Amino acid sequence: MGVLSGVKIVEMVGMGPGPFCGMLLADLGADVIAVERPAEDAGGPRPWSICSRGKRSIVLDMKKPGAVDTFLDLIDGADVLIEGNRPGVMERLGIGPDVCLARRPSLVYGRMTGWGQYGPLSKAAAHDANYIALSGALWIATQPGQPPEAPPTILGDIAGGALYLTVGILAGILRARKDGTGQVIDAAMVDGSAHLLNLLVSFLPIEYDLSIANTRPGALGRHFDRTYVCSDGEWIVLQAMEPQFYTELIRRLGLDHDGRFAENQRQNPSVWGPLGEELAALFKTKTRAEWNELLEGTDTCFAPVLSMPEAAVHPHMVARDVYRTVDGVLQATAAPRFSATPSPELTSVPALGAHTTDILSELGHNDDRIESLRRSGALGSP
Ligand SMILES: CC(=O)SCCNC(=O)CCNC(=O)[C@H](O)C(C)(C)COP(=O)(O)OP(=O)(O)OC[C@H]1O[C@@H](n2cnc3c(N)ncnc32)[C@H](O)[C@@H]1OP(=O)(O)O
Repeated sequence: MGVLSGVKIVEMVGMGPGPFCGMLLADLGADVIAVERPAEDAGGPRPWSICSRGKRSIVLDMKKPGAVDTFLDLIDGADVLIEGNRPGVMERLGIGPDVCLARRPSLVYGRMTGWGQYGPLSKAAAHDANYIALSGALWIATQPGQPPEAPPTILGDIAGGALYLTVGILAGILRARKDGTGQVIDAAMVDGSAHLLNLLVSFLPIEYDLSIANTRPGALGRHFDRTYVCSDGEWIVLQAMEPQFYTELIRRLGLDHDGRFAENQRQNPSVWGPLGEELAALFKTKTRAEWNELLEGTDTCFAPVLSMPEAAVHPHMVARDVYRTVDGVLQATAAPRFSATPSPELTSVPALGAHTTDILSELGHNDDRIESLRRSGALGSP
């Protein structure tokens, strides 16, 4: 079931974006086998992870006898490998691209890192915020007088990382199915998060000079393109950037007779600060629900700023079935939507190694071989 039904993916479970990419592909119906480290190596029992949903879990300690051979048996039947280790780790384990592609020439070998497979920083430890700082994306996410801050993981790990790896994998599968060509995909968060800036940069020459230090898009403080706090301490956001939407916003706020808010003043940076202060005072006079009542669903480019639990019960999100609670954990359902091949229903996250024996049997391992792997410790502690 699902548009990727029949696509076989082996995921060497790492941190963050790799597992997210695996989840996305499993959401779309791919058969994703998660190769996990034994619990004792991975620092104790695996935390509950939404990113494991829809996958099958096998434990393989790659440093124990027999594990590499078993891993390569998995690769023999795979369309895709996902890994997110530091560059060089897979090669040291004996399962680098040369070995895997020699074994399976059509394999799409997806490598997820922050800095990329090469470059002076490629071997250094880092996380999401470090990568987006270097790419220029964090600089963009700065409000006037505030420290640079982006929502954790969303811009680097996911948008700049996992989603670009996913696109690369899908493109790689298309190519492999055309003529059998497999290849390595080097998906780096520095590349992806820089690429994400292209839309914004294409707007910028109208209003900004990127060469000017401290000129940040967020620092513009346009009164029609920012957040405001309401009387109950909750927030709303406006982004009424086009003349017709700006005019509608000002009309609905009852300010259309005040020439200072006139549409022809919209592109005048000298009024943005003072008008923003006036709107800030205005929005503090009603609750978020009251502003919602007035503005939601109109052409004013308005939305309330919701927490995840609030978003889950918003009528629009409910109508689209965006959030579900599975095993007591609120999580977003699969995206995007397919008309002919809907994504599989969400299921419980498998226990660590829950499918180890089934997967080994599918590979043709007989009981003796499975027992020998168990004795060597390759399958983790019993
Ligand atoms: C919130 C976020 O930002 S998540 C994004 C974090 N960044 C990335 O994912 C970028 C790419 N990854 C990395 O740079 C690194 O993996 C880091 C910095 C995240 C973590 O660094 P480390 O914990 O030192 O892990 P690293 O990838 O170097 O090595 C993993 C080790 O686990 C071992 N390992 C991995 N899977 C297995 C397995 N199934 N069985 C046995 N050993 C395993 C590897 O062999 C390696 O051991 P080695 O160092 O002896 O060669």
